[in-house]
Amino acid sequence: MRETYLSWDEYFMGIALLSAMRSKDPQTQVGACIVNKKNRIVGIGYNGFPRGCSDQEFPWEREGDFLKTKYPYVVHAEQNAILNSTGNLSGCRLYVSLFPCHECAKYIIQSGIDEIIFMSDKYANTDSTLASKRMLDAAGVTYRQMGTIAVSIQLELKE
Ligand SMILES: Nc1nc(=O)n([C@H]2C[C@H](O)[C@@H](COP(=O)(O)O)O2)cc1CO
Ligand SMILES: [Zn+2]
Repeated sequence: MRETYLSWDEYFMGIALLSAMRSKDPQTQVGACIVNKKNRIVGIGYNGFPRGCSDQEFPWEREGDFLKTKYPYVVHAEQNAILNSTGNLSGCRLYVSLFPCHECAKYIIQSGIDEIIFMSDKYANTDSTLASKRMLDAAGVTYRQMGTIAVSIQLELKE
């Protein structure tokens, strides 16, 4: 038996990271993957503008006049994964490359997802993350950080 196969955690985080690569955000690319108790993927997403809101016409700026930044327009990876999901998310877990913000935390809790596996926590000191953790703790949604994973997507195709 091969010893170097991926664990479930590495597999689903790998898929979240691959999804993040679809994001057009020049600053922060985020990917999310929702998995049910049978280890089946039931939702996937990355951060981007809503359907019909063109990447050419909407701004990716971070600073300046609020309406000229990305913040009022962008759909977060977790929101897209929930909205794209196929059914009841009760008891599911969420793999996400960046810790969820306070808005996403509300949707995660209300959808029934009960575990979050995240990679980066680069905004840990912001009010958004503090509010997020406060709600997740109160709601009993657990979260744990995964260290870096070395997933090589190069496959050796043997005859
Ligand atoms: N968990 C998250 N999921 C996300 O999809 N995002 C998105 C929103 C923005 O497009 C980008 C953050 O931009 P910036 O403030 O690092 O330039 O990542 C942000 C967070 C952070 O809480
Ligand atoms: Zn969010």
